[in-house]
Amino acid sequence: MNVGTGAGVRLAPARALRHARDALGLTWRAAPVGTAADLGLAVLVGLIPVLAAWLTKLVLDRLVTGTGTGLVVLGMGLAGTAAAGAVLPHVRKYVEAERSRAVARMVRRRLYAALQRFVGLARLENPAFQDQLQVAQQTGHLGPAQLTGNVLATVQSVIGMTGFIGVLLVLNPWMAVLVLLAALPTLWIQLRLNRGRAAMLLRLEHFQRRDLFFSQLLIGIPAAKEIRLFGLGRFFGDRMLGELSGMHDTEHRLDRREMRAQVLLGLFGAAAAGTGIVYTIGVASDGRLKIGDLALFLAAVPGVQSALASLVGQIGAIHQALLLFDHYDAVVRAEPDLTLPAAPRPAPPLCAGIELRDVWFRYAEDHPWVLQGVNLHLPYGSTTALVGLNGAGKSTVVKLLCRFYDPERGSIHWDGVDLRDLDPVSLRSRLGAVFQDFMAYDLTAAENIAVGDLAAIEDRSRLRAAADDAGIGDRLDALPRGYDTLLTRIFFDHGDREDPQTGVVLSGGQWQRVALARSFLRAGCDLLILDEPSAGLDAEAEHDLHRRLRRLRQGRTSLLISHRLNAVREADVIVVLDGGRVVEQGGHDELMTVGGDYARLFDLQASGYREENAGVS
Ligand SMILES: Nc1ncnc2c1ncn2[C@@H]1O[C@H](COP(=O)(O)OP(=O)(O)OP(=O)(O)O)[C@@H](O)[C@H]1O
Repeated sequence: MNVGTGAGVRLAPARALRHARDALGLTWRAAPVGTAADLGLAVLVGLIPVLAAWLTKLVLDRLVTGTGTGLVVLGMGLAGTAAAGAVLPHVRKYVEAERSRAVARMVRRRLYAALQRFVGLARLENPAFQDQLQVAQQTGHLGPAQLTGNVLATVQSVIGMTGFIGVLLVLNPWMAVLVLLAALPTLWIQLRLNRGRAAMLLRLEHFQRRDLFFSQLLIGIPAAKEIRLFGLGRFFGDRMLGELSGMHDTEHRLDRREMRAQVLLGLFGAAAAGTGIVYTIGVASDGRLKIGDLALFLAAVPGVQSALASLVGQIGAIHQALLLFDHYDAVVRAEPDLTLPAAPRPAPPLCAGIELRDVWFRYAEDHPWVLQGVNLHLPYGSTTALVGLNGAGKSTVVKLLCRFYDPERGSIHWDGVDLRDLDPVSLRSRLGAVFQDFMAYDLTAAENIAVGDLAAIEDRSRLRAAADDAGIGDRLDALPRGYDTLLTRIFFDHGDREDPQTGVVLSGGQWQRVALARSFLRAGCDLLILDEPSAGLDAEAEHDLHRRLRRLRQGRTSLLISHRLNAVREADVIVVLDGGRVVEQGGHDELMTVGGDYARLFDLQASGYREENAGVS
């Protein structure tokens, strides 16, 4: 498998060592028994060829010299090594697969636990971090598993190689030198090839991510409508194939280079080995070498060469595994994205209200200011409406209230305490919200509501009450499997196996009500934020929703955002944002009397309705 990395082809030795220690430690913790068993098997598998060659030598020597004693035992020993050689690699494969699965689970657990530390959104919205996260998510488990596998394979190769060289040293040191010399070109060429492969992985990264993007676009549901309507299939298909061709061209060039090098290497190795063999046969024919020694030499030459080639291959693979682990490590060790105090205070129940004091905010240093000195008071027990044109900064205020980001200047206070001093988890437990871009989860109806408060996941009566409050209870009751019906046609669960058609797709407005039900599960929360809660609702439903909201939120603090000004006219305070600044605030009648932006927009919408009515009558 080709894996893109972004770490560069070189890792500083200290960093590489730290990664190696961490990755091996992680493997050990994930599967101690499997790793120990694999190590034992690697040693055995490495010894088998040496043992077989040595036993063969003994058999041949005894046959030639006519001393037949112990031949049966040696024969049985040879049969035993053959059997072990046939069986052990399969056992290793199984142990290795088990270990890789255990490592994959632990790596995944650690990665997602690390993500929980990013309590804000800024880090996730950073494209470079997203790249790193994608690679870590796709390949994080490969690093430790691959590294451990390579280290064990290295142990196996080293044992095989030193075994053969040791045996040759005992017989004839010159033979050992000859075998090593014949293997040196292999070492040199393989190291060069490793470097080329690591560099290629970096070049492939660009193609791979874009290839994935286009293929997901073509098979996914989100873009399916536009692709069909605008006839984009060919356009995106060509782009995807372009990326794939780019990837294949890069691989092709390296494969060709590798093939040439390997052929040369093979020829050189054969020539060197052949020279050694001819020389050894000459020495043996002079009677200075026994026939068994000759056999041992003939086994040792390819044995050392292949062990060395495998060793160098493993070193390259270890390098690659460490590069992969670098991404995973960067994500797992990344600092929290919001500065948290050493001892954050739990958010107390809201008593006085929330206040934004001279809040300035932009999404990044090179972005324009989105909020410019916003002062805003959300008094306890009242409903505040936030209105303004597209891009005025309304949803940004919501995100700051949830502390997904911190203001760059100024501060936000919860009963006088800066949000930065509060524990974000405790703060969020006091908030209820429906976001403009709420999620439609491919889960059951019950689960889709329960995500608003997981404590209610088994409490059907609470889920039903929330659904009824959001005006979607009857619709959910009527689903094929009631609240257990999947709200998707993408998956089906075990209960649906007999009839996989029972998943249901809701309409946009119905989804909006499900999202509202989620927030109604937290009806008692200290601050309810509704960002365009009625955008997908018909006029009757919208009127009904606002009636319910008034009842549910009586005496509680709410922030309501809507472009339909008629829906917010009954709010206690209406705040008009323009270009990130508060330009007007007051009650509906007051703002209409002032005759500013709010009055102009309200009249514009009202005249639209009047014209429609006139057209109809
Ligand atoms: N995650 C983000 N990263 C960078 N810029 C952003 C991000 N979210 C919003 N913006 C920018 O901030 C500005 C204000 O956006 P915001 O969503 O707060 O406006 P809004 O008043 O809610 O608009 P709308 O009525 O269209 O929902 C816009 O110019 C937008 O491009």
